Amino acid sequence: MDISNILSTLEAKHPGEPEYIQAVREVLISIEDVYNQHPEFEKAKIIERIVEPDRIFTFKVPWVDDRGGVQVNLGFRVQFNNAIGPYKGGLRFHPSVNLSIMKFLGFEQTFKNALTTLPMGGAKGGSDFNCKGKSDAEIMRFCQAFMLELWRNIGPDTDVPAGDIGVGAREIGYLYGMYKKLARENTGAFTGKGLEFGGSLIRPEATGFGGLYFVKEMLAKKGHTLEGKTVAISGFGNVAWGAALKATELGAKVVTISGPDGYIYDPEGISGNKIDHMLELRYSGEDIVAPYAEAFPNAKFYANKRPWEQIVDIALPCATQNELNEDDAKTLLANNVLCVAEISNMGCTEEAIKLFLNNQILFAPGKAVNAGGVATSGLEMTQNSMHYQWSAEEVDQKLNHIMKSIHEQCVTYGTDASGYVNYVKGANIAGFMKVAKATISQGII
Ligand SMILES: NC(=O)c1ccc[n+]([C@@H]2O[C@H](COP(=O)([O-])OP(=O)(O)OC[C@H]3O[C@@H](n4cnc5c(N)ncnc54)[C@H](O)[C@@H]3O)[C@@H](O)[C@H]2O)c1
Repeated sequence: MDISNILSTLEAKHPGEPEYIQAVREVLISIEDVYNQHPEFEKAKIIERIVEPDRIFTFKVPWVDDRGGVQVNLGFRVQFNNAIGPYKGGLRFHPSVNLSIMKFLGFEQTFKNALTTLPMGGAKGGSDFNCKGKSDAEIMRFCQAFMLELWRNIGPDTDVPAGDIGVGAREIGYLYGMYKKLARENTGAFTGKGLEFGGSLIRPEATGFGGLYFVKEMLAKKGHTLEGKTVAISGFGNVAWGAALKATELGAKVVTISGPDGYIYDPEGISGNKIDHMLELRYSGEDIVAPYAEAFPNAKFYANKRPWEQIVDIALPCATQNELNEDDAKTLLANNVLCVAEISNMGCTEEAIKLFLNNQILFAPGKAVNAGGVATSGLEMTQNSMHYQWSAEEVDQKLNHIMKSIHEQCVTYGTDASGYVNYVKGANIAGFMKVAKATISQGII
């Protein structure tokens, strides 16, 4: 495999898509050795077929704001790969959303979903809609306008969207409500639904919970536990919330959360009613974390800074892509960080990851660590098709089992001769092998 040739061809075909190219490069570097041992992959042009999405929908979303003004946003759905199951992946509403970000997320989702052991293909979608400062009525009108266009292209056995940044339980409710009205069916065409209408218990917490189950496995392999460890979390959204809850439950102390305005350091630990306060901040729609320090005066707010400058045992990016860079990695390493696990997608830059791997610390990528979210979405799909609901304990147990299995796959494919587990390589190879084999079995389509 000639990686630089593949990447330069891709860059020429898709100029101005750096996140997508970054995601493809990372996977190709990891799988190169394994790929070269399988001439049948090259013969079937597996790489060329896997790096391009199956299809992309882009559409305009016109809607009316509370003042009667007409607004126009862009909508996307990238159906990346359905070799192993229906397209599956979240919707992101954020001003930074563009085609490159949608494609990088859809590409990553394909391998992540393969790792979950469940039959799900990869997709991603969203809009450059800015939720910040919007009224509830505006959010509803936007979601309805978005779905008016998207509904024809999704369905319980074709493509099943879910939430992501800016799309939580409220937005899923509005999106699914409109879908149901237009499609005249009440099927599990969305996951992350409310508990009253087909949602799965534990789904809201699943990404953060699963992330911590994975971290627990990583630590156990080195003879550590979460008990008494200090944890830096970024973000204060859905994922950060679930991660903070489970980290605290497993005996660790979460000392930071963050937002686009800066970060909070709370030496007493962010637990109990403080975690509830995070939720309130998120639902305020203001997207700032500073008010936490007013509510809890022992905490300190650091404006325009990132939490990675604090001395902690474990760092968990939970906000957005490339939120931990090379300088942050150097600081964490200088402070003897034990484990860094991305719960956000592409939380660390390529340079930061290189540093973590070269220093052989425990580091794991988002596609393995945060796969518990989509895995539980898969469990929601199963419950919907059975017209049944499992108890929270049943779902949590299945989630824990899936995270252990993902960890085992990473160890199997990522352990080098010295015994160091390169989780990036392990996750990429395990996900790739499954998608590649399924693609070959189904012929040239
Ligand atoms: N929700 C899920 O089930 C799920 C599953 C897998 C992966 N993820 C990933 O986890 C991450 C967080 O998702 P979420 O569902 O918690 O979203 P969310 O909207 O609930 O929270 C996002 C958080 O990130 C912060 N943030 C966003 N952009 C930022 C920026 N530029 N600088 C600083 N902070 C910023 C926001 O303030 C917010 O606290 C994303 O990378 C998402 O793709 C989410």
